[in-house]
Amino acid sequence: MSTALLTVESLSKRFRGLKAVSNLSFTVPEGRILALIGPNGAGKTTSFNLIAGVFPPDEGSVTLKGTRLTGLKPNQVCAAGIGRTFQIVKPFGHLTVEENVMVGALARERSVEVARRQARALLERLEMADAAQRPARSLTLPDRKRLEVARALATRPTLLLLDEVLAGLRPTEVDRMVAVLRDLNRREGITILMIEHVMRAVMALSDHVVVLDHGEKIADGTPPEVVSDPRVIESYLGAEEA
Ligand SMILES: Nc1ncnc2c1ncn2[C@@H]1O[C@H](COP(=O)(O)OP(=O)(O)OP(=O)(O)O)[C@@H](O)[C@H]1O
Repeated sequence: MSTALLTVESLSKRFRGLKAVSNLSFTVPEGRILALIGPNGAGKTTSFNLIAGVFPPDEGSVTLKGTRLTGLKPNQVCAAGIGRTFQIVKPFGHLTVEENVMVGALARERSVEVARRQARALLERLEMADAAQRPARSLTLPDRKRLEVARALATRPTLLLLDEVLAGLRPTEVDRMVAVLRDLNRREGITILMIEHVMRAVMALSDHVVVLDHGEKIADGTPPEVVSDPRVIESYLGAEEA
């Protein structure tokens, strides 16, 4: 049995005339991994932004463990327990890798030394300790992606939102990141909501998948259920293979 950690209810967002997200509802059970998939422009990142408080929804609500988040600012959503990564990775390039992670830790921690220790432990965890003193701008793409995850984790989230952290990685790097995410989920109980196009990883990691198309939810089920759903094949998977 699992209780809902995140509940998204009837969320809608329009940009001028365009319905980016339309009447979207789903729940993320505590301790689980849920993937949000769908073609480009389906409304996935907009959904993340609505959850993370980047902009308010036109309609609907977001609650985390029963606490209503709708209308809160991003820093307040972070304080409530949601950490996120961005699709376009944007570390503070002039700061070191360790300092970048400290920025996340200082969202909760006043002591710089404690924040530094937390950052080091996280970098160790993500197998990036060797790069700790390098400027973030010198990192390769896979390392930047891992730094994004470390920065988000440093805010000590109960729910981690991952926006395409596997995009652009080679298969071996994907496998490495999948192992890290699985470990965070299984060993530390971090609940994960991830936007992902790499279907191999979606199949390997997620307990549940929500499929969006044109802002609407078109399927919601286990990975095997959604990949055999004719609507999903037609709108997304078929197109991906083409
Ligand atoms: N700030 C904005 N202003 C106007 N239109 C926007 C804005 N953000 C997103 N849109 C539009 O809303 C729709 C949904 O975009 P969104 O980025 O949420 O899709 P997505 O599923 O994340 O796509 P991708 O897989 O390409 O990242 C698109 O048509 C997009 O052009």
